[in-house]
Amino acid sequence: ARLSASPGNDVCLIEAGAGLSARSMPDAIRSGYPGRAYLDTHNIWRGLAAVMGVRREGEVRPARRYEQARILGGGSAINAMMANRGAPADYDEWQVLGAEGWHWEACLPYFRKLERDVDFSGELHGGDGPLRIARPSWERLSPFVQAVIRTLGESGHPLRQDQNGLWVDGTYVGAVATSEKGERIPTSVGYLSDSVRARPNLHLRTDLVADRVTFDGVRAIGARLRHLDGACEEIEADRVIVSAGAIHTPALLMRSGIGPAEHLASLGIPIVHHLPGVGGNLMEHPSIAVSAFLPRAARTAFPEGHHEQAIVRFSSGLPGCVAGDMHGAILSRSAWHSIGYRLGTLFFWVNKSYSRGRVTLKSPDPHDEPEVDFGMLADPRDLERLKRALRFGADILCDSAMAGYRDSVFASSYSPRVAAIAMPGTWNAWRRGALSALLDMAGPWRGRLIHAVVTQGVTLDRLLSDDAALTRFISENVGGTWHPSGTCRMGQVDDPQAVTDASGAVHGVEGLHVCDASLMPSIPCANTNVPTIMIAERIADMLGREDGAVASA
Ligand SMILES: Cc1cc2nc3c(=O)[nH]c(=O)nc-3n(C[C@H](O)[C@H](O)[C@H](O)COP(=O)(O)OP(=O)(O)OC[C@H]3O[C@@H](n4cnc5c(N)ncnc54)[C@H](O)[C@@H]3O)c2cc1C
Repeated sequence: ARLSASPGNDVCLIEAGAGLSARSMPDAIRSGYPGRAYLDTHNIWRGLAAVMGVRREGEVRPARRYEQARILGGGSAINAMMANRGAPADYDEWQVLGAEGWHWEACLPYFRKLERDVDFSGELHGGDGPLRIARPSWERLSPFVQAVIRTLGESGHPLRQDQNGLWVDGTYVGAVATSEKGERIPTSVGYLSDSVRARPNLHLRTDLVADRVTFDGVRAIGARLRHLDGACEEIEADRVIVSAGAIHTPALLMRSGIGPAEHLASLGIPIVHHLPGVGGNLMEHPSIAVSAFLPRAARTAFPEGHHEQAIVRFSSGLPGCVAGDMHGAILSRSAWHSIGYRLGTLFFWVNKSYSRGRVTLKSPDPHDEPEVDFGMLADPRDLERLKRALRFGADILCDSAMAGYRDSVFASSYSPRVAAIAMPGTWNAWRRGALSALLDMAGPWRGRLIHAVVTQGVTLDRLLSDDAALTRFISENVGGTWHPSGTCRMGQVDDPQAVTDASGAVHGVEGLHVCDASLMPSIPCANTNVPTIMIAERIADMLGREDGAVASA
């Protein structure tokens, strides 16, 4: 949208997934409740899997399904719509890590440019960007969420106003990107409006997989594309911009001959330029949760409304960790189905994580998903902080102030089992319905039922009283937050792990840019959609000063 605003550019956008527009948006994507869109396998890369926890010596930890969008608009079309920026210090850190000119003062104008915040104005906020940002009113919050907010307030985490205001710890009603009607606004709608789509110099091409970037020597000259029926097509361009996300961008670069030479050679890929950092520095926010069965009176009155209604930002105080390094999302419901409706959750993640993983190729075939190993918890600070978060969550939900708003409390995570139960289907629907009815009726037996069926023998008491059991539980159940980032990070040309310069131009070649979450040198203390859009706004601005044809995957 931004690049085609300049008539001198001719922009071709290539997307592997289906097209999406305001008119064609299916209900599951449009809905203000976002918990269905990412389960629909039409919207995601079906074969993608990732290893979450650390592989200890000799241990084979299986990869599990990892949802990444495959649809026009990418993650913004399936994500949870939380809209926050992170700490100013996150962006100052990027400059320290070698991304020259990236610091908070330089990023703020682009955070303002992308948003239309309807609740707050002033020097921190924008009023006319494509992304409408709002917070639910107190009345829309579920009784459970309201009770958690009050309990947090009494425990030293006061309710504050603006999650995207001054960076301070506290509890916030969540900032969410939705339309006036409370519906999703993917970037393919907010940015690619009807008038933008009508531009003669913008060509949207969907259901086309970018196989590799083509080169003349070290100059990118276009891309080889694969149609769904396997047919190949080559397009030419003066400039190629890869925006395939932090998993698929490094994979595409490696297939194109840009990456660690030894790895590419082992797969028989001709090397265009040796860049050892491609696929490295893989970051995520490791997560764990504490859930509670909700008495009827604590359940949301707006089951089709947004569920991630509030957040708590807090500081672990662990040596070597920054302020506001922890995040807890306060969920009015925990999944789209009847069991999820009966569960409230505190979903914690390490907002400033220090573990790093890697993306590598399994083969040069674009239909083979890359190998993704997050190496989560490899840094002991990440494990320790998740342990503390689980204890904190248990304290809050078990607090006497929560009486009447929660029944049995238990540790939880988005495990492969939980994901499997959430899949649509008749057998699953029957099982979920039967269990929900049982849970409602179980009365004094509910705790035992949850213990037997939901947590499969893990009790909260055991985790809280036995540190080894807690460590094991978190190591085995740590999940992600769908915030992969950092795998083509910006940095100085003499930094062997840097992949691009500060404008996203790939080191060592010409005419090739990256523009997505891969560029982040370190992970911000925020969900990553708004920070990624900020990056895109800024890089579009940098590129907009140059003329020429542009191809963008
Ligand atoms: C389930 C889920 C929930 C999330 N919740 C939130 C949230 O609440 N708030 C938030 O801020 N962030 C959230 N995120 C994260 C956020 O959506 C991402 O940080 C953001 O979308 C990253 O943007 P990106 O451009 O880097 O990559 P993506 O959004 O992944 O876009 C990459 C696009 O490139 C396409 N592509 C990939 N490979 C190829 C290829 N070879 N050829 C052609 N096209 C290709 C993909 O199909 C995709 O459309 C969530 C993400 C997910 C998946």
